[in-house]
Amino acid sequence: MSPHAVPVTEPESPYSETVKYLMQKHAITSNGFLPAKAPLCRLPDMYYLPWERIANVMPVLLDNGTLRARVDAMDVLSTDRLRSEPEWRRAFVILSFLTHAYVWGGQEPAEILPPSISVPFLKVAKMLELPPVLAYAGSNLWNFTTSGQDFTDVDSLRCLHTFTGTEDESWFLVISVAMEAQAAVIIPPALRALEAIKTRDYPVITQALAEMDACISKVGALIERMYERCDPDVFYHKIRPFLAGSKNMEAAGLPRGVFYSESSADPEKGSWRQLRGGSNGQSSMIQFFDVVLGVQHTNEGNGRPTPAASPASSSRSSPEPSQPSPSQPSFHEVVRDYMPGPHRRFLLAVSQMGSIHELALQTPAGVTAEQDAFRDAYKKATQTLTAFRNIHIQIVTRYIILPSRRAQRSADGSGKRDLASASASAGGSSSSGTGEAAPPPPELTGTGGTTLIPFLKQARDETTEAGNIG
Ligand code: HEM
Repeated sequence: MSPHAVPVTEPESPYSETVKYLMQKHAITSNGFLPAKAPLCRLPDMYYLPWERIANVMPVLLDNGTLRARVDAMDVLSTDRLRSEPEWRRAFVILSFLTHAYVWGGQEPAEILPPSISVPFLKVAKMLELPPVLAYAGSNLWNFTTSGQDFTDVDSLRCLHTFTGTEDESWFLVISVAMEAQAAVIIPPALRALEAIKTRDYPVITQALAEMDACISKVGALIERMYERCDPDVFYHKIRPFLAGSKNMEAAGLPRGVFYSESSADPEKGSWRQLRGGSNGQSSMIQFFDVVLGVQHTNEGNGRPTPAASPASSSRSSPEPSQPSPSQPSFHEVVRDYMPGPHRRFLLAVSQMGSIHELALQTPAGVTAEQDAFRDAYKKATQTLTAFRNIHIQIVTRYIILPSRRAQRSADGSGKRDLASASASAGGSSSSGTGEAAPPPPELTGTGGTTLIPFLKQARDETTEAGNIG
C-alpha cells in the first residue's frame, strides 16, 4: 500500500470496487481530502522538541521580533525519525509555518532560509510530493484539531498553528476544513455517476448531480460564515502578509525568490526557488467539482508572462534569469503541483473516467423524462457552483479589495509594508475589478499569484459556460 493511502473506513460501502479502489489508492478518506482522523498535535519523538517549541510560540516570537534568531540558533534536525504519514504531515505543517514566519517575519523579507529549516523541509516536502512552501495542505488540511468527531462542525474546530495567534486566523483556516469535510459525502456518488456514463444510467447520474448541488450549497453556506469571526482588516493586514510566496515578489524584496540551502555542511549549496504562496485555490475539493461537472479553466491567473516557478540555480550568487514563456498552463493546472501527490493523481484519474458535460451536450431535450431530468440536474449543479464562485468573489472583495483601498486612502505611513500586496507591477494595471473611480492601486495580486477579480470572474464565467448545454 502506498504510504499515503488511508483506508476508507465504511465497511458497508454501497460503492463499486473501482470507486473504493480509487479512493483508497489516492488517500481519499471518509473526510474526503482531509485525513480520516484529526492530524497529530505534536510529533511523538522528543527529538523534534526544538521544532515543536518554536512552532507553539510562533505568534509571540513574531510579535517580539525574535523568531529569526531562534530559528538561526536551532540545530539541523534529521528527518530519519519521522515514522508515519501523520508524522511527515505534521513535520510539513511545522516547517512550512516556520518558513513563512522566517521569510516574512521582519521589516524586510529574508531571502535566504537557514539550513535548520530548508534542509529538513526539502526532504519532507519531497516525501509528500509537495513544494517546500505553505501549501493549502500544510495550512488547512493537516493543521486542525477538534473537540468533537464531526469535521463539518466548524464551531468545534480549531487550528493548530497560526502566525498571529488570533481567532480570526484560526477561523479563516478552519472554515476550509469544514468545507472540505462537508464535500466529502459527494465523492463516492460522483465517482459512481462517472462510472454510469458508460451505461447511460441517467437516474444514477441525475441523483448524484442533485446530491452534488445540495453539497455545493452547504459548502457555500459554510464559506459565508467567514464573516462571523474573521475580520477583513485583520485578514488583510495581519494574516495575509504571511501567506505570500516567493514568486513575482520582486517589489516586496524577493527579486530572486528564496534560497533554500540543501546542506548544513555547505550552506551555499542549494537553489533559488520562486513558489506560489498559500491559497485556498489549491483545494482539491473545488477542482473535484470542476472535473466532475466538466468545467474547463483557461486563465493562467496573472494575465502576464510569469517567470518559471522552478528551482533556478546552484549557488546563491547567480540566480538564473526568469524566462517568460509564450504559453503558460492555467492557474488551476499549476496549483495541482501544490496539492499532495495522491490528490493530484486522483483528480487526473477522475478526469479520465468520462465526461458528464459531454453526455449533457449529447443528450437531446424533450425526448425522455429521464434525460430531461438529467439535463436539468446538470444545469442546476453548474448554476450552484457559479453561485458559490459569486459568494467567493464577494468575500475576496471584502477581505482584499476593500481593505487595500482603505489602506491606500489613509496612505498611513504606519511603518510596516504590506509585503504580500507589494507584488511586481510589470505591465499590469489595477485589478481591483470593481469599476469604481478610486485611483488604481499598484497591481494587486492574490497570494497564489493571480490578478484577483478578473481571474475569479473568468473562473466563474467558465463555470456558467459549462452549464450552457442548450
Ligand atoms: C477570506 C477568505 C478568502 C480569501 C480572501 C480568498 C482569496 C482568494 C484569492 C485572492 C484567490 C485568487 C487565487 C490566488 O491568487 O490565490 C482565490 C482563489 C480561490 N479560492 Fe479563495 N479566498 C478565501 C477563501 C476561500 C475558501 C474558504 C475557499 C475554499 C476552499 C476558497 C477557494 C478558492 C478557489 C477554489 C480558488 C481558485 C479560483 C476558483 O476556482 O474559483 N477560497 N481565493
